[in-house]
Amino acid sequence: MNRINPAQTQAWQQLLELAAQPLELARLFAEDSTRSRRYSLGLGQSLKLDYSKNLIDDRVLETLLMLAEQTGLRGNIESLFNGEAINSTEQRAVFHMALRHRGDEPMTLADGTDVMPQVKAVLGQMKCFCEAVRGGRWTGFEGGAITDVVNIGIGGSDLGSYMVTEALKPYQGRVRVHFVSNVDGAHLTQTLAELSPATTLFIVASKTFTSQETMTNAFAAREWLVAAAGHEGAIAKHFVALSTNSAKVAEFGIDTDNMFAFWDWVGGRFSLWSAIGLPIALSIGFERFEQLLSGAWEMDQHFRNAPFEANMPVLLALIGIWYRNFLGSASEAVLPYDQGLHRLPAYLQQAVMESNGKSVDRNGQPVNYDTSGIVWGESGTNGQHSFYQLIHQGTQLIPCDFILPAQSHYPLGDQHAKLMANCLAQSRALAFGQSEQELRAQGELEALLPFKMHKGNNPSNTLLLPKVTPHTLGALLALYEHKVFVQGAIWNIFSFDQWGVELGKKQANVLLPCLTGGQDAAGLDASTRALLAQLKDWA
Ligand SMILES: O=P(O)(O)OC[C@H]1O[C@](O)(CO)[C@@H](O)[C@@H]1O
Repeated sequence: MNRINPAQTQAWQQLLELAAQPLELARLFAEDSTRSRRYSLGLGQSLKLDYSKNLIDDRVLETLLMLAEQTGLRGNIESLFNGEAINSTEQRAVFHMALRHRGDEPMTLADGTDVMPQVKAVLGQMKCFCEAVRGGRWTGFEGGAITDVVNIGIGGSDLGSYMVTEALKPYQGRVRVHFVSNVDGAHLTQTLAELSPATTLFIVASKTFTSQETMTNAFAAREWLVAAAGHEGAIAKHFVALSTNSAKVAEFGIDTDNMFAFWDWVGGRFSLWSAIGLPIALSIGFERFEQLLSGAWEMDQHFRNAPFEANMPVLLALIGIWYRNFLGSASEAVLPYDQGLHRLPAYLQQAVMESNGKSVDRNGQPVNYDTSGIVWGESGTNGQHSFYQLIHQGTQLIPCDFILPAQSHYPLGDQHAKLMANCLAQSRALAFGQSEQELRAQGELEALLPFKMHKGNNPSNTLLLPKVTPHTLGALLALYEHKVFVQGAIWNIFSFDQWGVELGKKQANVLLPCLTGGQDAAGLDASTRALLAQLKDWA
């Protein structure tokens, strides 16, 4: 990987100069009738990106593309696809593209290992398992078919498969899939309250098989099952594991024949394409799971081969960098106009912020520029009636990604037309606003003009999909994954570790005995001691 400080490139300096010359969307559109055509891009019949409503012109775009070249992005993409150990602090490759590789060619790590035989073997295992469970041949301790699957996992072992299962609910088969992640007992208790132990299958999804939340919930689920079955022999029929850690899986009591493996070159937040995607396959069927992989693969090909000026992940990443590092935006909103995608913002929060929320560069030096901003969002028109006011007329620059399918899975009257009209209206209003003259022409009261005036010039991307299908969703998710990669590469940070979250995990283990046992809190800070005392008092 190149280790170039982006702020020391010539392009960076030029972008700083360009940022001092504000651009106005209304003028840019008025002056260039070809803008919408030139600033849009398609990925076959899967996706269309319109990036014309961004505060960019050809000079900005060219300079951003120069930044990509001058920071060595080309070489970094090759290192990624060549299976080099670009997750340097953990000495691991970042090779989740192999999981969705649909061609016959090998996918080789830098040490020469072709990972495809093992990838295909696990896919084969997942296929057989899905067919057995979905076909009713995998039975519970009373001999009945499985009706419900509970995925117990957290972070990357939950967010992706939960989000996709929700998005693809229209394809759901006979088996219902539930997700339990939080260590808050409410999550497991409320989920199990609806279920019958004899027909419930648990998936314990954990790359490390050590996450406190997952293991705590898994042990509680095991107790619930064994109490109902009356014997531990039932575990084999009701628990499977998705993990890289077979020793820990066996220690828990799950037969390793019922373990679906993945590998250390699959990062947690990029793992839905691996065995971690088993709940997705159980919900929608293995064939459709493969279609999800194909969609992501289509995006992988595009990312690796398209020139930067026509490369969707590269363009989205560069435009994001423009706002973050040069126009001062602190956050970006993801706004899917599709109810099924309601967990997409939460999923992207991990993908983006756990990856690029870093302040030390790849040389171990503090960065002297901003890295990831905050990602947030909400689906459909719900956000409009909540936080959009701030995007429209607040004091911050908040670039938005609107995501809109042309067809709905639920053709109810004119509801989808209304949803689409709202989406397009928002990006239009944000971009072009409403001037005082327009308001006056509408007969608005003079006194209200300052409040109703909408300056516009709020940027957005619009991503259209024909429909949210396994294939188009796969392409969309891979688009964001590669955007994250490009931004991390240009910011010269390691995007594939997450050391910051480790400290909190350690501290939780220190504090637990202060709450559950007689552990003395004397060595802790005064605030934590006082909070502990109050909690104990109220317990
Ligand atoms: O799959 P595991 O090992 O339980 O880890 C869960 C999550 O915990 C993290 O390590 C940190 O929160 C994530 O990166 C990961 O997705």
